[in-house]
Amino acid sequence: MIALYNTEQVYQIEKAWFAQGHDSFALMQQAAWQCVQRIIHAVQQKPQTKRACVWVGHGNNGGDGWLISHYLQKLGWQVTTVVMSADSLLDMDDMLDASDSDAHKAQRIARQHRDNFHVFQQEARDALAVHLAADVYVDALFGIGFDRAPTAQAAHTIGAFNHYAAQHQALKVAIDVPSGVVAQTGQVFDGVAIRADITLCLVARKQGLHTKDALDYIGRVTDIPLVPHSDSVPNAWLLSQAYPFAARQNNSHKGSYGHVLIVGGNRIDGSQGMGGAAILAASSAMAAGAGKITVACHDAFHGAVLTSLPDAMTLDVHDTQGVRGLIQSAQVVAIGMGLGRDATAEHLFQAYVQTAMEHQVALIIDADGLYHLATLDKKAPDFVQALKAYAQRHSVRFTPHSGEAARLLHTEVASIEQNRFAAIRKCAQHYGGDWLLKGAGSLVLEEDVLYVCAVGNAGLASAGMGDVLSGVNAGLMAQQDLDTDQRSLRQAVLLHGMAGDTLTQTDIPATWRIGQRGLQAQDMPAVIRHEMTTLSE
Ligand SMILES: NC(=O)C1=CN([C@@H]2O[C@H](COP(=O)(O)OP(=O)(O)OC[C@H]3O[C@@H](n4cnc5c(N)ncnc54)[C@H](OP(=O)(O)O)[C@@H]3O)[C@@H](O)[C@H]2O)[C@@H](O)CC1
Ligand SMILES: Nc1ncnc2c1ncn2[C@@H]1O[C@H](COP(=O)(O)OP(=O)(O)O)[C@@H](O)[C@H]1O
Ligand SMILES: [K+]
Repeated sequence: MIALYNTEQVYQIEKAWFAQGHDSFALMQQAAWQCVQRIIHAVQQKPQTKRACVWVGHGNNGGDGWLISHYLQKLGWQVTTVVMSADSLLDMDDMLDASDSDAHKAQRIARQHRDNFHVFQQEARDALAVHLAADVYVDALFGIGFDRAPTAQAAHTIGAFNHYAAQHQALKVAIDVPSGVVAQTGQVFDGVAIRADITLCLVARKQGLHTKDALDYIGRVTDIPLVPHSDSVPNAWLLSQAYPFAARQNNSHKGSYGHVLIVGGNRIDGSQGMGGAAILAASSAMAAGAGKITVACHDAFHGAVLTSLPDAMTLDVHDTQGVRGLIQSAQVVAIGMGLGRDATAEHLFQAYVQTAMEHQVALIIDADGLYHLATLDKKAPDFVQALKAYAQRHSVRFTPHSGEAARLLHTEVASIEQNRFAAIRKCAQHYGGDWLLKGAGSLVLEEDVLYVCAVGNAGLASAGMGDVLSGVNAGLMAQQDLDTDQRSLRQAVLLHGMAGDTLTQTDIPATWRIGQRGLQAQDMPAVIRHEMTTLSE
C-alpha cells in the first residue's frame, strides 16, 4: 500500500532531513534534476520533442521550476519560462546574498545562464502567446504551499496554462502537485487547477492527490522520494488491493456463513416507498457470500423482494416483536437503507439498534439510519453514547456520504468537503466505530487507521450504489470463517469499487462491460461475486 502524508508531515520529513546536516538547496536541485529525467523519459517515444514551457510561481515550487528550466536548457532544449508575478523577480545586478531563499538561488542560476523569461499578465496574454509554442508544459506555480482559494492572478495564470497547453497539445507535467489542488485535502476551487497528464510527486505522496476534486487533475502520479522517510508514520494509506478469500470448508452449512438482517425498504403515508434499497442491499449481501438473509421491509414490498431474490426471507419492518426476535439470531444487522425519515421510522431505528446492542450483534448504519442517528444525537444523547461505548467492543460501521456526515456533525456540507480527512476523524471521535466517508476517493477509518480508496469511478454515482455497499459490508461481516481483513470495511469498499471498475473498463469480456453512464446498482451484485472469485483464484 502506498503511504500518504499530510502537508505538515511532508514539511517535517524535509525538516528532519535538513536537521541531519543536509542542504535544502541541494534537495531542490535533486528534485529538479530528477523531474527533468522523468520529463525526458515521458517524451522518449518522440525524440524530436525538445521544446518546453515552464510556468513558475514565487515559492519553492517555483524554485523547482527555475531549475528545471535551467537543466532542460543545458540539455539542449528550447525553454520559455513564464513567471506568474513580476513581484518575485530578482534584480540580477544585486549580488548573490547568503540569505537568499532557495527559490531565489534557483532563479539566479537559471537567469544567469539565459534570461529567457516572460511575466504573465492577464491583459497582455495575446502578446505572450507567440512565445508559448512547446511540446511539454511544466507546472511549477504552486506546490504544497497552496492552501486556499486562488487569487485572481493565480486563477488567471492557471487558466492560461491550461488554455495554451491544450492549444499546443503539449504534455502537461505538474511538479509535486497540480497547481490549484490543495495537497492536504484534494480540494479545487471553482475548477481552477492545472489538468496534468503527469504529476511528479516530490518527497512523499500527498494524501489529497487521491480524493475528491484532485482525481480530475492529477493524471498519472509518479513518486520522486528524494529523502528516506520509511520510518515516518503516514497519515493514511492508499487502498487498491483487496485481500484474497480462502476456500470454504467442505464440512460447513449455511449457518456457518452467518445470517444477515437488512432493515429498510419502508413506505410512508402511501408514497411509492423505497423497497429497492432493501432489495439491492439484500442481493449484494447474498452475492458477497452471506449464508442467510432476512429482509425486514414494508409488507407492500414482500412480493417484490421474493420475486427478485427468492433466496431471502421477509418480515414486516413494523412488526417490532418479530424483528427484535430475529435480531437476536442474526450475526449482522444493516439498518437504514430506505427506512424513511418520519417519527415511526426513527422509533424503529432506535429500538432495533438498541436490541442489536443488547444481543451483541454487529451493525451497519447507513442512509436514513444516519439521519436518525443525527437527530438522536441531540434528542437522546444517552442512546448515542451507549452506541459509542458498544462500538468500542463490537463491530459497528457507519457509512455516510458528505451530506449525511454534515448532518451527523451538525454542520454544512461545504465544511465537510473542505476537509474530508478531518471530517471522518471528527465523526469517529464523536460516535465511535469504523467509518466510511463516501464519494470520489472514499475515505475509510477503520481501527483508527485512515485509508483512501483508489478504486471505483463516477459510474458509481447513481442511486442505490450505497445500498449495494451496505449489503457487501453485511455479507462479509456475517461470514465468521473469514479473517479480519477479509471481512473488513476496506475490503467491502474495495470489492464495490472494483466491481464498478470492471463494469466500466474497456478491456474486459463484453458480458460485464457497461460504461459509466447508465451503470445501475442492480448491475453490481453479480460482478461483486465475480470479483470475489477472481480474488480467490
Ligand atoms: N527545500 C524544500 O523545502 C523543498 C521544497 N520543494 C518544493 O517546494 C514546494 C513547497 O514550497 P512552498 O512551501 O514555498 O510553497 P509553494 O507551493 O511553492 O507556494 C507558496 C506560495 O504560494 C502562495 N499561495 C498559497 N496559496 C495561494 C493561493 N490560493 N493563491 C495565491 N497564492 C497562494 C503562498 O503565499 P503565502 O501563504 O505566503 O501568503 C506562498 O507565497 C513543494 O511543493 C516542492 O515543490 C522541493 O523543491 C523539495 C525541496
Ligand atoms: N464519482 C465517484 N467516484 C467513485 N465512487 C463514487 C463516485 N460517486 C459515488 N461513488 C460511490 O458510490 C456509492 C454511492 O453511495 P450513496 O451516495 O450512499 O448512494 P445511494 O444513497 O444512492 O445508495 C458510494 O460508495 C460512493 O463512494
Ligand atoms: K505545481
